[in-house]
Amino acid sequence: MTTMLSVSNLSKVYEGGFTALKAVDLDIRRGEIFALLGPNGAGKTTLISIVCGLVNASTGTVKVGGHDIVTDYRAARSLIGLVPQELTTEAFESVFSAVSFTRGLFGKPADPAYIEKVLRSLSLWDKRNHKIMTLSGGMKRRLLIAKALSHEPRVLFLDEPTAGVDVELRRDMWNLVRGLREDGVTVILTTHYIEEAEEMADRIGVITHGEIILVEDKATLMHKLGKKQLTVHLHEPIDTVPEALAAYALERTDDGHALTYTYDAEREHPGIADLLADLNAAGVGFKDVNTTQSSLEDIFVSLVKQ
Ligand SMILES: Nc1ncnc2c1ncn2[C@@H]1O[C@H](COP(=O)(O)OP(=O)(O)OP(=O)(O)O)[C@@H](O)[C@H]1O
Repeated sequence: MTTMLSVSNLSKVYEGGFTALKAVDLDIRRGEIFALLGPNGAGKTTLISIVCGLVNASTGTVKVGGHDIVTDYRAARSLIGLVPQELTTEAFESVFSAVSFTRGLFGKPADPAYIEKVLRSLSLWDKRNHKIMTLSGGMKRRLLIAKALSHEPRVLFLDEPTAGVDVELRRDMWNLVRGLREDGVTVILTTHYIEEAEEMADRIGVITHGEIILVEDKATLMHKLGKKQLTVHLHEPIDTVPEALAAYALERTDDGHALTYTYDAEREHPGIADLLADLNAAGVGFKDVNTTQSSLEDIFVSLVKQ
């Protein structure tokens, strides 16, 4: 495993004294899709902005592909593509020339065939001669990605890539990101949409109040923290859970028509057979049962609450 991005002891105190990052350590592997998940104001954009050279760190170091982002700025920056949340400039420029121009800013020679490939992959080829100001919001988002890819970066940052985009663009983005990974590009996305992390990421980092509280393989995370729930639908509603069933810590639904039993899916004997037998013994008749597994969202909410 090679490390593509190495963040060490990174802190940011904004003017005015607000601490947005607190001694963050983070290593991102080459070719992985890493989702940085956190609530509003957690410090995600600050972290990305420091790595991309838009904000100065207060302490700590960042290396991209082995290049320090301060002492070896050009080499580090040329490896990075950033898809920001909003497009700000170039209203009168055409799509094709804006993307070609961005490539030039990184000192790369013109490569119209590559720009064409990028525009086609983002369904922007038909719009290549249109002025940016005439594009729809969704197309502007596509353009932001095209610009970020213009210089063939090896690390792509997507800051809240699908906030407010339609289903089609979201699907296109996910396909594009998967394609980039196949080409060995490292992708780091920030999101507060759990669904996005669940769908896309190989690994997940959770950040809150400027601290990374967890970094884990997605599969391991869901495996380790995933709880299962068994819901027992009753023949007759009950007012209270019988004392004999106290050990199961059952929760009664508001209308008393169902009982929920939460258990660890990893335990060999979650006690379901015992529970059903004990329900029978306590005279609680049931007509159906079903199980559900906690989603990444449940896991995230419980982590951030802690
Ligand atoms: N220039 C600044 N000066 C002072 N405080 C700032 C500045 N930029 C950001 N902050 C504060 O730093 C904290 C982290 O902001 P940041 O934008 O990094 O969070 P985020 O995780 O990206 O949030 P969101 O999901 O809302 O984009 C916030 O409390 C924010 O108000």
